[in-house]
Amino acid sequence: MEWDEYRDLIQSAGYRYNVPALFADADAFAAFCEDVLDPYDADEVDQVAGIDAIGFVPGAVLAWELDAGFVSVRKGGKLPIAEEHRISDSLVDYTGEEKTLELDTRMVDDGARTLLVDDWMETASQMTTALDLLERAGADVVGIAVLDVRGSAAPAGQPEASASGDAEENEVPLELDEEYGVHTIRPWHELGTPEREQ
Ligand SMILES: O=P(O)(O)OC[C@H]1O[C@H](OP(=O)(O)OP(=O)(O)O)[C@H](O)[C@@H]1O
Repeated sequence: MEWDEYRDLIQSAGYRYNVPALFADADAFAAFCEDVLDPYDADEVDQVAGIDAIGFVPGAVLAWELDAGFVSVRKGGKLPIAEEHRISDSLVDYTGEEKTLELDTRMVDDGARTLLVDDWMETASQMTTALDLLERAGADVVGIAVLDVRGSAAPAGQPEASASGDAEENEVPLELDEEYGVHTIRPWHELGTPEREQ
């Protein structure tokens, strides 16, 4: 499906994109899953990780399709587990507000080839924080799957520059693209096993 079609489906009257509207459309949801899965084979991914909350929707589907386990990266305060098993980090995302992401380290198999999934990213703050938590827990992140709205026109009603800063500050750190196979191809970056220095 073309980016324009995705963009029309996720437009909103608010301050953020409305990706769940895309998921409600059966054809668009199927196209979305096919687009993002296309570069990957089940034998390349051990686990799929999704970011709370809407990232759980595509994350669960991709995990099923790849015959992989699903790892949930939770918003702060949601993990009812002992402190010793929990790692967390704070971030400031497109809203300009501080949030926390948490991970149960027992969910990540050491060295598990992990595909990190979310519904959309604008500043990539949540993505980079989830990525760091997964790596701290021992994951080998082999790709990032996300609807990439960096540099897009803002949703209706949203200023062009997000609450978190101006357009320049919203550029996703280049190392994320280079190391984890994120490309600015819309609607979905292509996934790929990153080339790592040995
Ligand atoms: O690129 P960023 O600036 O990090 O913003 C993108 C993130 O923000 C949204 O999540 P949010 O926490 O708003 O809510 P939801 O998933 O619970 O809807 C979205 O799902 C991404 O996780």
